[in-house]
Amino acid sequence: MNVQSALSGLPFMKMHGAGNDFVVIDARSGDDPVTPALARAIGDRHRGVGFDQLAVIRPSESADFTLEFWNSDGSRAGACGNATRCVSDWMMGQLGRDSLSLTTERGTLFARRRADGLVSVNMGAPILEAAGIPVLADPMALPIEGDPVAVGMGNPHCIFFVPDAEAVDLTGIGPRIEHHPLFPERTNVEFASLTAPDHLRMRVWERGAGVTLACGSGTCATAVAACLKGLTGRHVIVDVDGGRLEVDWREDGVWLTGPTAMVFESRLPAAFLARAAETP
Ligand SMILES: N[C@@H](CCC[C@H](N)C(=O)O)C(=O)O
Repeated sequence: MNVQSALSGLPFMKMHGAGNDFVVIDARSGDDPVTPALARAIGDRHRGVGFDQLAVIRPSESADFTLEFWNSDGSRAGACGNATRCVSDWMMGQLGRDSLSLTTERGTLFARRRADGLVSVNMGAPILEAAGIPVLADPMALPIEGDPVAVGMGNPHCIFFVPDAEAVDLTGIGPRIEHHPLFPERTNVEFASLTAPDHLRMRVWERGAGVTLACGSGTCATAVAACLKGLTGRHVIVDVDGGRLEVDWREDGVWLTGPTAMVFESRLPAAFLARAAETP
């Protein structure tokens, strides 16, 4: 923590995209306070602010900014579609533009605001090879009960197609699949049902965060899996617990579109940061 943070606290923003909620720290000034312990402390819904993911904005030499993601258990994530949309929306407002580029662990991504106000991001091409996901079996024929499919979007996803996603015991099955030995880096877990042509209902157990109301990369992975299984075309509407998202799997990548919201801006006081620094 630098002197300014110690004196005045650490500024942050709270945002959400279809109920997937984020704390966002703008670290472009060079301040770099985030550690696994601080991420866990801020993510604590009782003693902290609470979030599904923490997104840290950093400077970029090749794009408008760089984003780094942390889960509420203090682990890092390579992709977060909804936080990318939320931060891009805010950044487009700051820059007075309707499109921008950013870099993440995946490389350069592009975001734009549509005429209807929804925000889209190109999440890049899906990763369909076992080593890239990573998963230790054929991604389209996993030896797991329920015949799930694995797809990577810069982070791993294991997708089950079920008759009724509403009826799935997310907290019972989710953690078992998250920690399944076939996924060496753990996995996000999605359950989806086809509710109409090119229309899915999806619920999610996120790696490092548990049940969330939406997951952008998971929505993209689910739409790609549905298309590969011949259940849908390449443009799919996905209803998640927190709202509606749209996926368009194009030649240039998988576009994710949906709502974004700024909730509030505040500061973490120095005493909170000091307590977090003392916590292992
Ligand atoms: N909510 C996110 C996904 C966040 C990362 C995930 N939990 C992981 O560990 O890979 C999204 O909108 O994509």
